Amino acid sequence: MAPKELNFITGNKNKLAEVQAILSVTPVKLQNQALDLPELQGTIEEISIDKCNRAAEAVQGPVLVEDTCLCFDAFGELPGPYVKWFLQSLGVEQFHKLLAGFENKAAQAVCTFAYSEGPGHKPIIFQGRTKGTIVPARGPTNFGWDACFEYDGQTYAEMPKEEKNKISHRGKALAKLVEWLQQEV
Ligand SMILES: O=c1nc[nH]c2c1ncn2[C@H]1C[C@H](O)[C@@H](COP(=O)(O)OP(=O)(O)OP(=O)(O)O)O1
Ligand SMILES: [Mg+2]
Repeated sequence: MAPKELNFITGNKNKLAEVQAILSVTPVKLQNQALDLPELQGTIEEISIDKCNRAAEAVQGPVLVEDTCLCFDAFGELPGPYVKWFLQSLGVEQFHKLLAGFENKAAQAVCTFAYSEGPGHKPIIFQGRTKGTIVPARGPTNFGWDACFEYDGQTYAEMPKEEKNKISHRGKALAKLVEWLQQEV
């Protein structure tokens, strides 16, 4: 059964702001709890499902979680779910140097939402992907690797938020989530 309210478990304020903006034009009610959940190592789907199960256990109720990956074509999908730690160690200004030895700078931003009705229920997955290129940082550096991910001549960081949300990995994943919520009503 599709819910009328979603409890989005994330400690990332920028993610939350985008999700709130994208869902503001829908009837979906959004709540948030910031929990720092341990994240498994594995495939993108395994990580999201495990994160969702842990969140449902932690709050003992229905939850929505999201995991964002950045996959370099030249790296065979890595750093993928581990991008957070690469970004944290290198900083956004140095981030593009990861691909210095490669001609192929193509990357995919992958957003995976997982929804669970509660502990013991199987999570449902909604995924969105956007193809781009890794470039030296341009634009504000306040959200993750936004300044290094170029789409159609602009980095995510250079785009107005509405524009990013229309074409982003997160926007596409939320479109699938919203479609599911509407089908179930
Ligand atoms: O649209 C985005 N544009 C640029 N950077 C982004 C985006 N979305 C996530 N990010 C960054 C945050 C973190 O460095 C990594 C994902 O890690 P991820 O575990 O999904 O996020 P998190 O730990 O910050 O929040 P959460 O509490 O939901 O797990 O990529
Ligand atoms: Mg995380």
